Amino acid sequence: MTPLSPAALQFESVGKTYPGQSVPALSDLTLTVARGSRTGIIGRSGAGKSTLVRLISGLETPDSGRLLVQGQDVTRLDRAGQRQRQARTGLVFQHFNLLAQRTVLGNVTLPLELAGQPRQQREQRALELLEQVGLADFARRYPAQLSGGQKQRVGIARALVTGPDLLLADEATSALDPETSAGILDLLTRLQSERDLTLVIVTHQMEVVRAATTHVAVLDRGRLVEEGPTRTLLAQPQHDVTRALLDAHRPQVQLGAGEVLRHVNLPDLGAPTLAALARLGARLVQAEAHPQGVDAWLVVREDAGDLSTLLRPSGIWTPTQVSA
Ligand SMILES: Nc1ncnc2c1ncn2[C@@H]1O[C@H](COP(=O)(O)OP(=O)(O)OP(=O)(O)O)[C@@H](O)[C@H]1O
Repeated sequence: MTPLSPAALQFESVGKTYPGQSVPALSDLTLTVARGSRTGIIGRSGAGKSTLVRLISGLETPDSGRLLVQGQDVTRLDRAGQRQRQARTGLVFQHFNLLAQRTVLGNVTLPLELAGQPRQQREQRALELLEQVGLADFARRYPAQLSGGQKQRVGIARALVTGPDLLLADEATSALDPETSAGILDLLTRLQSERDLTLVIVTHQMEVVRAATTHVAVLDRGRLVEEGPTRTLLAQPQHDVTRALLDAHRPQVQLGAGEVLRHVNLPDLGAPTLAALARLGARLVQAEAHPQGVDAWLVVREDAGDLSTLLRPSGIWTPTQVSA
């Protein structure tokens, strides 16, 4: 047996240009995704996210550089090795990709059917998975009889039925309303920790990164622009693209003369925090709780200065002024 590599994914100077294109979809991408992490890959449209997913899932191969998946150079795998690798990579898609003419059970058993597993075994395994995603009673329904969130739960059960060590969720919540998205992200997070999976979440939405990841990499125009622990990156974004992604949910507020809108990460909305804001004359206009704290928008006086400097001495939190 080969020793376990600490990395689930290792991109080493990976380049990819599609045939007929002059601009690379990915350029010199070097990125390590730690085994057992929940890693977000975020970027605007055209950043190269789908290309990265296609490389990991074996649908495309790099033109240059190397990609190691669980320590194996995917470009050097023979066909059997590729099939094995694909069975150990679960994929969850934005539009669920369920087969309409098959029942829920039939959709979940499909990967095992293709692998030649006997009916009784595969149905038993699929029912266990459906139970884990909260759809035990839906096995005989058809996709058209399910809500979007339920369809995605079926997609997750199908992705896990072959027992993968890597789960790749590609814009898995982009087609869902915020509440349903939150439920799906909770489910992915729970399954990741219960099954000791490496979870890679590809998204263009910072709130998805915030809600479900421990690490994040930001791509732009095929290049990695920054990466790090989610908390640090949200608190101290270094790149304009990251700031723009963070600002995507900027609330529309009327600002008075001399007022500005600030985006900060607060630890909570407890009384000491609110009191500190009141002392600064800051008005809370939008707040959303997430595992990293509270994502908050404040209206403050233009001359309030750097909130992080002002708030740090209070000892209440390590405030992080995301952007002005
Ligand atoms: N099959 C293809 N043939 C030619 N060019 C492609 C192909 N797929 C993607 N591209 C190009 O590669 C670049 C990266 O695209 P990719 O789909 O990986 O980005 P993305 O971040 O997933 O974008 P989106 O969020 O819009 O899906 C883009 O310039 C795109 O036009």
